[in-house]
Amino acid sequence: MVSIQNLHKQFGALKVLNGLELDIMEKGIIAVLGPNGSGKTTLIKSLLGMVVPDKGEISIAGSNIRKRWNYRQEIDYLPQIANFPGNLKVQELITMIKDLRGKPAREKELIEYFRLQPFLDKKLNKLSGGTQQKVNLVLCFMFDSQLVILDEPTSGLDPVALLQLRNLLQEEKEKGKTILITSHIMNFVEEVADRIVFLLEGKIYFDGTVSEIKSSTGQPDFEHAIAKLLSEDHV
Ligand SMILES: Nc1ncnc2c1ncn2[C@@H]1O[C@H](COP(=O)(O)OP(=O)(O)OP(=O)(O)O)[C@@H](O)[C@H]1O
Repeated sequence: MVSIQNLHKQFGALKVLNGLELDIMEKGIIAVLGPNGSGKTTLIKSLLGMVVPDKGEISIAGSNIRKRWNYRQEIDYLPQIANFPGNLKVQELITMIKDLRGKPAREKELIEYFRLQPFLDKKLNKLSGGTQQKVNLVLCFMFDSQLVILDEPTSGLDPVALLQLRNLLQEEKEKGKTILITSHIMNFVEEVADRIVFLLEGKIYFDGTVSEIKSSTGQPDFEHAIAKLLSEDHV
């Protein structure tokens, strides 16, 4: 599904991605983790063609993405910060995104799932952060693509909404999708992720399951295992 070879990206003097290699051939949920500033969003944006790498190759669904933009029609994406005009109403935004994408959408089902009916006539700038994030999740999932990329989907969600998101991810995974997520909420990652890809110093520093991370660090608790990966004797 996704194949990345020798990816490099530098912003000024700052080397963010430094020869990163990653293959994602399986269905399921893959969590891209790493400390703040480790390049998770840069990696995701490179996959989406929103950041142009200095060097390296990216293939999605078997084809190189270089100078080929229509592949993005087949990816559902939730950005870390979605900046839509605040005076748009929720329904107007959904209709606008549907018109832009020009594909069949299943927004009704998702509006119901996140109980967003009472907010459809409200302007975005009148919504709470969590409700805005639920709207963003509807926008992301409504096109039902096989590859889904979620940059911090947990942001702003209360415990009930987190549970809804977890169950939605499970359902989407069972449909056979490949779902890439980033999150700083470790117990959420531990519950949903089939595979952890840990970024450090511009490369994949660890690639394996939650239980492999725990056993390789000798930590029974996932959060501590991640902290151990970052500790001096491991870096
Ligand atoms: N367009 C840009 N211009 C200059 N620097 C950038 C740009 N985009 C990202 N960076 C820098 O690259 C580094 C990696 O940023 P990135 O957003 O990819 O990290 P991240 O792992 O997603 O971080 P976080 O966990 O905080 O979201 C940061 O130091 C950031 O300031």
